[in-house]
Amino acid sequence: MANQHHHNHGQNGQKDTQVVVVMVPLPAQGHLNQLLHLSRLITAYNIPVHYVTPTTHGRQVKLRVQGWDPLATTNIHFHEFPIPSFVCPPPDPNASSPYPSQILPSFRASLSLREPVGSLLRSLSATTERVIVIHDSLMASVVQDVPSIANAESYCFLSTSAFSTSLFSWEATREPVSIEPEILKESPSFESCFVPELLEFAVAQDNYREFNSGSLHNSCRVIENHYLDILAKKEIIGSVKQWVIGPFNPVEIPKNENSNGPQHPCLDWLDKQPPKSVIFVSFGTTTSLTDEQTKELAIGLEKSEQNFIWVLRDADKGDMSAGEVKRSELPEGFEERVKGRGKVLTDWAPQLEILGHPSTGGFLSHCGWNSCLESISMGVPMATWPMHSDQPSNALLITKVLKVGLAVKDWARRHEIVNSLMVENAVKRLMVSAEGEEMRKRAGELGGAVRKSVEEGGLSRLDMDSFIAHITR
Ligand SMILES: O=c1ccn([C@@H]2O[C@H](COP(=O)(O)OP(=O)(O)O[C@H]3O[C@H](CO)[C@@H](O)[C@H](O)[C@H]3O)[C@@H](O)[C@H]2O)c(=O)[nH]1
Repeated sequence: MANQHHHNHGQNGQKDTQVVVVMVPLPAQGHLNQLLHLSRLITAYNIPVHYVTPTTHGRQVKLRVQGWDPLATTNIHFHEFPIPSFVCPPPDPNASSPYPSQILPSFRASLSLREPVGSLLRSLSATTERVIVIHDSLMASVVQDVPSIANAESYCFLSTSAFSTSLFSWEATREPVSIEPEILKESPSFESCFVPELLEFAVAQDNYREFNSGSLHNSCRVIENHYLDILAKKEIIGSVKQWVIGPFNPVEIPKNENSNGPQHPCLDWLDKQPPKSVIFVSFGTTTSLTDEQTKELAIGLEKSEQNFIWVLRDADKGDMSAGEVKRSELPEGFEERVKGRGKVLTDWAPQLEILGHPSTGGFLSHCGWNSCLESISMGVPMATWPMHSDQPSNALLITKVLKVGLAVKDWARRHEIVNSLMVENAVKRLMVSAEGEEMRKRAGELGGAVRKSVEEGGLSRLDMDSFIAHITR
């Protein structure tokens, strides 16, 4: 094979070590994105990466990634395999649970990747000295054939914060844990965050974790050292070794080097705004607001009189190639009234670039882990509005532990609509109050420390070096 890694130990004619990495992400944007960014970091060590997706998800993930161009990276090999057809309903903003249940059939269908992934691993193992598999914790059964391949080993990727994993694990066991009582008191209950179908899916995948040789975290000791230690000590993650090597996303975005063409018009607009004057509003890829909620948010943004970029999209469907879905209606005349100071985007927004732009001063977010890491690495404070899953605990990490954000609404009030006044107040507090200024300062400092941690000699980089040394040993 042309692209294999040759790591010459260089002593006494020892044999070269050839290592390849195979990535098996869960096919949902928030998960695909993280392992694609990690692929880039690994190829920087001159190790080829094979990145596996269902055919239905392959194209989007490459188009959507930001800060670098996966198509210009020769050492990442994309494998797209067909999976059985699955039902693909549109997201339902009025569903009883905000969890995006419409994507669950695609998760189940993706488990059939076991076969093509098995063949890929066997063919790589015949031509390579060692095959390293990195799989999402929710895709463990897909790589269950690893133990039958002598020169293959697998590592489990945890897609969310150690903080949130620690809280959920504490809830399950109620064992004494070194987390402050005030935090435990506010800890969101598992049952309020997840739907039973996802739980069932996750528990089934847990049965395949025993084959893992270690765990990888997209996190950073600067952000949540204490909670990473809790996971390691309690062996909640169920494996001997863990490496903390995030954030995976680029922390510096070279201007004008976006090889995907001219920059997004909203970045041109940002270029003309005063420093830190714009609040970015976005809810990731798994949230659809009801029409009523959309209206309250719009009025709140209008009344706040702050500059904003608002990404108004519905959640992804199970089949990402199935096209965009319907969007909610804005109040009449809204875009005209906020003209010049507010932008509403309905297509894919360049979130990482927006957060990295000097005119951006705040982020109203649902607190998906990608969004938290991106905001923290760019030094942007947050207004937290969690919707489901790990988001309520991530919001707690942002507001109560790191103190780089404030809550738009508390999880206890999750069933209530967020009215325009709550939006207006949160936006003003974050953007134009002394309290918000304080958070922006802290976020700036934390961002600086996080960016340092991925530079040479930094904590995350050292752990990354150590992981690479381990797999090429
Ligand atoms: O118009 C858009 C919309 C989203 N994004 C990006 O899409 C990703 C969204 O990821 P995230 O913020 O983690 O949110 P979700 O899409 O909701 O992610 C799911 O996966 C995460 C990782 O497990 C979990 O933390 C979340 O709770 C779960 O909903 C981020 O990289 C954003 O930058 C854009 O670039 N442009």
